[in-house]
Amino acid sequence: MSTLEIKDLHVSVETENGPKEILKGVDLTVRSGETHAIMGPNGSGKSTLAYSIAGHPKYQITSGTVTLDGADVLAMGVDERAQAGLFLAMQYPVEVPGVSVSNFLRTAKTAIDGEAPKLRHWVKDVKAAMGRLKMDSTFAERDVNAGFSGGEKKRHEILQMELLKPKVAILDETDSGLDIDALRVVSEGVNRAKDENDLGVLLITHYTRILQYIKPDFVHVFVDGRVAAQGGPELADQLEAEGYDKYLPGDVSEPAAQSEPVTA
Ligand SMILES: Nc1ncnc2c1ncn2[C@@H]1O[C@H](COP(=O)(O)OP(=O)(O)OP(=O)(O)O)[C@@H](O)[C@H]1O
Repeated sequence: MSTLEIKDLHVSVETENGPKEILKGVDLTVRSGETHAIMGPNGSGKSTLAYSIAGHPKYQITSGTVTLDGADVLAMGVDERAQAGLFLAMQYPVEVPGVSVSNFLRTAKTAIDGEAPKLRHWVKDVKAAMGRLKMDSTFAERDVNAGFSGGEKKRHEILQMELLKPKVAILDETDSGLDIDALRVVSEGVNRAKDENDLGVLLITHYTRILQYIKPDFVHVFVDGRVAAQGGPELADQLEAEGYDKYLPGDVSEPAAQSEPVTA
């Protein structure tokens, strides 16, 4: 049983005019087996939260804490965060020309486990995972993300997640750019990791469609660097129908709902 706990997290970025606060006090707890969907308007800070947890140097943590099973995540390097069991599926996966997918995956697995996987088992595991994600085996010899389509890049993120077996995965708009079939296979990959490894999931999305495949236990509405409201899956449907207007700052006519989250 693992717990990722974010408490009163404040994060700034450096701009031409000095530091700008993006996250303004985020509280969120993700436990093994739970799926938390984060929805919110463009620019509200969802990716900032994802990158801050993963350790991107652009984001300065000005106060607050992030712990994984009690260990101080913010004191860890990026590689140590991955070794501790955190995984980020990026919104815009980067291309790494000159490094093949198979090399990348094996190097990452070795770094995370502290020892190289046995070659015969590893090759079998990679093949099986690629098959489940409907990725042609020729991808293994291609350079990481180089020339991949948007959807192929997202499948490659989930392939990493399946093989590296994290405790908590942050999926930053993994559904964006996926066709209908890809959305299904990617969602199946996430659900498999939940079933087999008791994965905790922080799922950042703009669309309710993926939530039909990956059922959220909690939905959080993210506005202006904070969780403005939280609830169960019904909150996603409400957002789809009504939009974010009532949660936006400046609208005092209807305060943000603060319904209790459903239990997992
Ligand atoms: N260097 C910077 N200078 C000024 N503002 C910045 C800088 N870097 C990030 N921001 C701002 O931080 C805010 C949060 O961005 P972030 O990408 O976290 O939002 P998001 O909720 O993930 O948006 P989207 O849904 O569009 O992906 C945005 O308004 C963005 O413009």
